[in-house]
Amino acid sequence: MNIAILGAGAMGSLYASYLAPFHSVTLFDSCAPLVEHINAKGLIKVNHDHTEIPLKAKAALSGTSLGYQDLVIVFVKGIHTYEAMKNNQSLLGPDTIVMTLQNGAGNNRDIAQFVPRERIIVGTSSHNSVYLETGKFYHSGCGPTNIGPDLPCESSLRDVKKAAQALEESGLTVNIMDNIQYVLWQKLVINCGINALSTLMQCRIGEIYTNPYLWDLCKRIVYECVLIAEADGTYLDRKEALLAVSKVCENDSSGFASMYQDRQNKRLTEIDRINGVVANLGSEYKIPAPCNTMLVTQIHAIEQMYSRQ
Ligand SMILES: NC(=O)C1=CN([C@@H]2O[C@H](COP(=O)(O)OP(=O)(O)OC[C@H]3O[C@@H](n4cnc5c(N)ncnc54)[C@H](OP(=O)(O)O)[C@@H]3O)[C@@H](O)[C@H]2O)C=CC1
Ligand SMILES: CC(C)(CO)C(=O)C(=O)O
Repeated sequence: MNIAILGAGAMGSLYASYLAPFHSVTLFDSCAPLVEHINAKGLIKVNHDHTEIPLKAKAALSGTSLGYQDLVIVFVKGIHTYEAMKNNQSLLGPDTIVMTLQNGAGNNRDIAQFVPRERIIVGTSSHNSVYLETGKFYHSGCGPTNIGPDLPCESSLRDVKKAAQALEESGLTVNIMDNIQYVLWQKLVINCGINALSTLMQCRIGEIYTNPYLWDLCKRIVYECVLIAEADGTYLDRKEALLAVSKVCENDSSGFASMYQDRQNKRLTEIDRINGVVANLGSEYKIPAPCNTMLVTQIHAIEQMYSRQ
């Protein structure tokens, strides 16, 4: 398959490391020195046991015309989805499938401005990847990629199977989910519970669970999310939701949440698409969401301070 990955950061590089040996993969990024580095030196994947695996990879500057792709995987941060899709429209032919495994809500809507919804695959990735330096990333947590159609129909289900096969051939574990909206909510709750808190505390993912004070805060955030998810039409059992968060904390314990990596690099975060979405739905459904609302304000305050740190 011809596969384009938009965003050559932590996750784009990780998925390229699986896919590139089996498919024709190009990483598209807006950072010219990163593109040059990948083309000249490839990528380095650091495993859990600290072994370093060098990998060959191909990269292109975002906006480069490389012809229609079979599959485009979007791995930019949510705040850049619209711009990345707009700049790379030349990759989208009449049969191109676009898949988002990004966190947060709203990426499918941005993508749908450029591709019919029937050709959009939505999903979640249970991997954790930490960007260490140009072209080098730490694969701190492994897990399945869960996918489903954005708009279920005969052709979209065929596309989901095609994409799943391409990923599975490359060694990724893929689950095709009937209840993808439930899965997306479950991941949103996990991100609400972990990302902002670990960004504020500047801690590794595992500490959210092992520090009793952080775990108490995390519980309050998750319980708010569960009530709001139910009001929005998706029932999540609160004990199961919390268990899912604790499992991620254990699985990715030595890693850093993507939002904390944004703070470390003084980049704007996805807070409005994660806790912000829950806080807004809370006001819409008249369900109080003080913890999620507070996190949104705190993370924005940190973003404001980047220029003076
Ligand atoms: N890291 C993780 O463990 C996980 C992350 N996710 C999700 O995956 C998505 C990607 O995260 P992650 O890989 O960590 O993010 P990164 O910030 O590491 O990577 C994103 C890359 O996209 C680049 N970029 C920005 N704008 C554009 C554009 N218009 N065109 C092409 N490239 C662009 C960025 O460049 P620049 O830095 O110059 O802006 C950066 O190199 C997010 O939604 C995240 O929440 C999901 C599961 C786990
Ligand atoms: C679940 C978690 C925290 C693990 O990678 C994640 O999705 C992120 O870092 O954004």
